[in-house]
Amino acid sequence: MDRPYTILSCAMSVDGRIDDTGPERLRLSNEADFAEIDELRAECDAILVGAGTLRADNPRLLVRSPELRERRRERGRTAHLLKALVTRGGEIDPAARFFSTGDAGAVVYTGGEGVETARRALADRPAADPPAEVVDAGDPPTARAVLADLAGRGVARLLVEGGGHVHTLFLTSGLVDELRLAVAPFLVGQEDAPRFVVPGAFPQTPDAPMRLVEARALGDVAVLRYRLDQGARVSAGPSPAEGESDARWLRRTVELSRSCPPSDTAFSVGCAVVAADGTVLGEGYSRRDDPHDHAEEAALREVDADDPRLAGATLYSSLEPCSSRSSRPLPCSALILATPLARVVFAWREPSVFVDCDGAERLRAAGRTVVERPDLAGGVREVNAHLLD
Ligand SMILES: NC(=O)C1=CN([C@@H]2O[C@H](COP(=O)(O)OP(=O)(O)OC[C@H]3O[C@@H](n4cnc5c(N)ncnc54)[C@H](OP(=O)(O)O)[C@@H]3O)[C@@H](O)[C@H]2O)C=CC1
Ligand SMILES: Nc1c(N[C@@H]2O[C@H](COP(=O)(O)O)[C@@H](O)[C@H]2O)[nH]c(=O)[nH]c1=O
Repeated sequence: MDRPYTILSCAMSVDGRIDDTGPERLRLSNEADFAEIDELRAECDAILVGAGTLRADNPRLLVRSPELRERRRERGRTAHLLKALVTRGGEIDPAARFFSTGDAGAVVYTGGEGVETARRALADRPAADPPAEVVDAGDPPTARAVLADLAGRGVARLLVEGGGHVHTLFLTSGLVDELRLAVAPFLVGQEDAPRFVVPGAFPQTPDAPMRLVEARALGDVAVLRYRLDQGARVSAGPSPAEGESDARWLRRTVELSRSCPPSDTAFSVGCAVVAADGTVLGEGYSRRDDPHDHAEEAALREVDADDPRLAGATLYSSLEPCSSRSSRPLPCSALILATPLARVVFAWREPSVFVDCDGAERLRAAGRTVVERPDLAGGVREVNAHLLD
C-alpha cells in the first residue's frame, strides 16, 4: 500500500471559521452531523489532528457509539482508531486525553529537535496508558512521510480532523482523496477565529477544481462531499474518463448477470470489485455458489479482505446493494461497509418488487461514495423483465 485512502473532515461556519476565539470548543456540527462523523470514524483505521487542536480542544478522538465500537470488535478491529498527531516543535502535553484514552495507541509525527522534545515529553506517562510512539517524518514533517508511515502500520483509511494548519498541510500536499465539509448555519465574524485553511499553494485551483459528489442537508447543516482525484472536472458526476470506465464495468456486471441460475422470486444481478488500476479483485452473480447468493456477496467472497487495493477499489453492481435479507444475517450494504471499499457504482435502483431498499442511502450515510447510473439500467431491467410484469 502506497498510502491510506485519506478523508479530510471539517465543520465550518458560513464565513469559513472552524472555531471562535472563546475558551470552549465551538460546536458547528449538530447531533445528526456528529453521529455521521462518528460513523465515518468507525469506518477508518486512524484519525489525525495537529498539535494546535490538541492544545485548544484536548480531544479524545474516540468512536462514541457503543454499537459502532462493538461492530469494529466483531470485525476483529480495535474499538477505537489509532491516533496520529502532527507537531513541528514536539511540545506536547503527555497528560492530554489524546494519549490517555482509546485502545489502539498513538503516533506523534515530528522532525528535527521535535523528535527528542516529544520523546522526553512522553517518557513519564502512566504505564496503563495506551502505547505512544514518536516518528521522525522530516523537518518540518511532510504529509507524504506521515501517510507512508501510517500505510506501513496497515492503515488503509485515514481521517484527518484538523485544525487549519493541518488541513493546509494535507490539502497542499495533493494527497487527500476526499473532503467532507459540514457548513453550520451561522457566521462567527471574528477576525482572529481559526480558519478552515491558512494561505498555501493549493492544487485545487479554478483550473483543477474538486468534484462535488454529494450535497445534502442535515437539518440546517449543509454536508458537502468532494473527491479530489487527479484531473477533476467541474461537474456533479464522475469525470468523463471515470464515467466511461464506470459504464464499461457496469456493462460487464450486466453480462455476468446473464449467467445467473433462473429464478421467479429473486433478481439476477452481476457484480465486480475493481482496483483503481483496473485489476478485477472479485466477480460474482446471483445464486452462483448457493441458491441464496447475491452477486455482491459472491464477488466479495473472492476478494482478499486484507488486500490493500480494496480501499481504492470500486464495487460495481448492476442493481443497488440490498439493505435487508431474510436468508442471511447481513444485507449486501452491510457486507460492503465491513470492507474499506470507498466507492460503489450501480445502474438500477432496486424497485419495490420484493423488499424496500435503502442500500444506497446507508452506504452514503457511512461516508462511502455512491454513484447511480440510471442511464445504464435498461440492460438490467431487460435481464429481469420476467419479474416486472
Ligand atoms: N471545526 C472543526 O471541524 C475543527 C476545528 N478545529 C479547531 O482548529 C483550531 C486549531 O487549529 P490550528 O491552530 O490550525 O491547529 P492544527 O491542529 O492545525 O495544528 C497546528 C500545529 O501543527 C503543527 N504544524 C503546523 N504546520 C506544520 C507543518 N508544516 N508540518 C508539521 N507540523 C505542522 C504545529 O505544531 P507545533 O506548534 O507543536 O510545532 C502547529 O502549531 C482549534 O480552535 C480547534 O478547535 C480543529 C479541528 C476540527
Ligand atoms: N468542533 C467540531 C469538530 N471538532 C473536531 O472534533 C474533535 C473533538 O472530537 P472528540 O474528541 O470526539 O470530542 C476536535 O479536536 C476537532 O478535531 N468536529 C466536527 O465535526 N464538528 C464540530 O463542530
